[in-house]
Amino acid sequence: MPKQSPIIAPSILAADFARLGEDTAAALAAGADWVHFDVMDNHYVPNLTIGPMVLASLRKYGITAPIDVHLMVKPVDRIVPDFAKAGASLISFHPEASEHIDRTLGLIRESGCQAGLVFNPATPLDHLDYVMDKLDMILIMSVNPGFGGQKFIPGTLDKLRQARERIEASGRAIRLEVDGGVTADNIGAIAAAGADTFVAGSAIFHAKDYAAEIAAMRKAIG
Ligand SMILES: O=C(CO)[C@@H](O)[C@H](O)COP(=O)(O)O
Repeated sequence: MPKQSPIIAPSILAADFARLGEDTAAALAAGADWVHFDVMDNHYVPNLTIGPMVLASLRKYGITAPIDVHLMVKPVDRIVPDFAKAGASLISFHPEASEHIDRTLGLIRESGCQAGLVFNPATPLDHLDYVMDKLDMILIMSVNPGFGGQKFIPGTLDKLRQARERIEASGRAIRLEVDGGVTADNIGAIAAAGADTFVAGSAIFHAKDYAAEIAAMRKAIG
């Protein structure tokens, strides 16, 4: 299965929440492909962010690009239908946060969304063993979840290679996403390790020129 075309997904955690619609639209106009939507519950992770109502507002504002929802919440299942109704395209969750991983993946797909499983830096990939056929994306965290603006953990590169091998062996078109500390300086090495979907918050939203930053990332991906 050849690697899929690169996707750049700005994490709106680093956007200006007072003008979220405008800032999200600006990142897309600057060349981003998806919107990465970080949901934190002050329980599974020690931070509190945004939920389905904010996602619905982005859709109402006119954001039509795929919205990639990263759930850092526990429990997972009861919030899935609300995100699907609000307009999520893809919903990912952490195996530690779900009592029944297979059931949660089924619930996401039945709700009409694509499904992803997220791996923290110290979470082994073994959770993939019996669910590859139900996955549209694997998300490898390159920082511990909860906050933007952290430094990329270098050991992630090895984990990306291992995840890429599993995807190749499955023969399925599963995206391999990376999230945390991604910049134009390290994105080349991250792509070489096997990622095809790149989340970047601070690097894009804290840049003076979003388009220049995204272009630099695409150039480094090659
Ligand atoms: O999910 C998370 C953090 O938990 C990420 O999406 C970060 O928000 C990425 O931000 P940067 O490291 O790119 O600033």
